[in-house]
Amino acid sequence: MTITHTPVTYQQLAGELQRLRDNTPLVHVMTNEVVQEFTANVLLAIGAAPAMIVAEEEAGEFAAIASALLINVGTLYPARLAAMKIAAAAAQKAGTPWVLDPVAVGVLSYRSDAARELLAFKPAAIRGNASEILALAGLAAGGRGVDSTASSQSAVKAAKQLARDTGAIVAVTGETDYITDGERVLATLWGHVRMTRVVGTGCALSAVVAAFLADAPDRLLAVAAACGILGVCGERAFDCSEGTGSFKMSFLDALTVIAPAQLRTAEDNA
Ligand SMILES: Nc1ncnc2c1ncn2[C@@H]1O[C@H](COP(=O)(O)OP(=O)(O)OP(=O)(O)O)[C@@H](O)[C@H]1O
Ligand SMILES: Cc1ncsc1CCO
Ligand SMILES: [Mg+2]
Repeated sequence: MTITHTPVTYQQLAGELQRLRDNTPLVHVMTNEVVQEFTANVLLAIGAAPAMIVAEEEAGEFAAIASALLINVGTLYPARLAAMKIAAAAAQKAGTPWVLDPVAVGVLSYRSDAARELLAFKPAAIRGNASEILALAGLAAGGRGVDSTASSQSAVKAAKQLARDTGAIVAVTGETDYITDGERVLATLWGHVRMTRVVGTGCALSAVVAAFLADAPDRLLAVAAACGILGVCGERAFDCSEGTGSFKMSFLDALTVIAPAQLRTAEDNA
């Protein structure tokens, strides 16, 4: 099936990266135990300020004052879900944009039900791999643990439907990342398969999506820029590393040194 989509340009990445660095958004992160430190370091490297506030007693208060919120259901359990619902409700009330990362939705029913319940609090964006987006849209159950068993291209229709049903921007990631508001589809062609061999690149991307959504004048572009910039940095990190250990370090380095001025002079060949 051919998909009508618009490639994101380096100029657009540059503009969005400049906006993020000018704002240094405060990102409230409620994510899984596996990726906490990596996610915080990715946010710091790109130019945001992370805070992992997870207690039921604090999550609502912080969601209301943060610039953006990430909710990732990767290691979900009842107390964590209760805190996430409080945070999502507070974010909705305060107008804080929040992102849902539906890790392994479609594989396990507890988290699949939980993710659907969280949708009631109106996320500004949903970022997942193809299996997760297909499942959340109610079209197919798939995935192998936290990994996708489908291509991102095969989930674009589901992403558009999910965006229309929820009002969220939906990003489905993979070899190409597709970002949609239900009508328009942007695509980012950057990235490297090595990114799937280091745990948490997708989870960290969802946190970066939240960072770009803070005070964003164009939410579709903001989400696409997050995907594009991490893809560019994944390619650069691959070129500077040997295996997955040095890739992870090179990826953080690439996020630190990537600069709007240098993106502006890059050539689009899409
Ligand atoms: N085959 C591929 N080629 C290039 N880039 C890829 C490929 N697969 C994934 N990526 C990139 O890797 C990043 C993570 O996307 P992915 O779809 O693997 O998320 P995920 O499955 O949720 O990851 P995780 O749960 O491990 O955090 C994105 O930036 C995406 O563009
Ligand atoms: C490996 C893993 N298990 C639960 S969450 C997570 C991080 C990648 O999604
Ligand atoms: Mg994931």
